[in-house]
Amino acid sequence: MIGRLNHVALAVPDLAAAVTLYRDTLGADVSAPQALPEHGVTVVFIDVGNTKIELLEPLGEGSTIRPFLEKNPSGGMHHVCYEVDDIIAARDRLTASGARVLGDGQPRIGAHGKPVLFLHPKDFMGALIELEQV
Ligand SMILES: CC[C@@H](C(=O)O)C(=O)SCCNC(=O)CCNC(=O)[C@H](O)C(C)(C)COP(=O)(O)OP(=O)(O)OC[C@H]1O[C@@H](n2cnc3c(N)ncnc32)[C@H](O)[C@@H]1OP(=O)(O)O
Ligand SMILES: [Co+2]
Repeated sequence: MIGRLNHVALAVPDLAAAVTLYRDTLGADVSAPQALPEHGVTVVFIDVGNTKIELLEPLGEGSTIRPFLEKNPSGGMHHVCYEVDDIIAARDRLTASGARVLGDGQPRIGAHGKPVLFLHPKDFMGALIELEQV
């Protein structure tokens, strides 16, 4: 059911500092920041050839990544995103197998303009999973 690794997301406390580190120290090509208030984050993407790195900074008081950064103040690996062909079929299959789909279970439009869903980290060995329909 899952396909390619679309991105690995890192939550960071200071996006500008993270961009400087990736661009100037690691020599990466970093996209312009994109504010996504409906997801409570500001993001940049870094194309590393075989996948992308997503850097996430909290946006707004209710941002879902604030509790993560409280537990990991210097930042850390937040989620992995796998591509799926049919996100509704994937959701229904996962729900039937007992996995918890986060939120109201309805896909939302993610940073790439495509539908995304999240799966509870406790159901996947401690790793938060995002699914993106491609
Ligand atoms: C930009 C759009 C999009 C894209 O297109 O790429 C994005 O990537 S948006 C990214 C941000 N959005 C989300 O993460 C949405 C889904 N996330 C959530 O709903 C919540 O973050 C969460 C996963 C339910 C966690 O919320 P929290 O308030 O921290 O809940 P709990 O305190 O109940 O945590 C339960 C348990 O899970 C541990 N945890 C939390 N986050 C992670 C994580 N990222 N990876 C692994 N584990 C995580 C948390 O520590 C708790 O564990 P215990 O302490 O052992 O109880
Ligand atoms: Co993501």
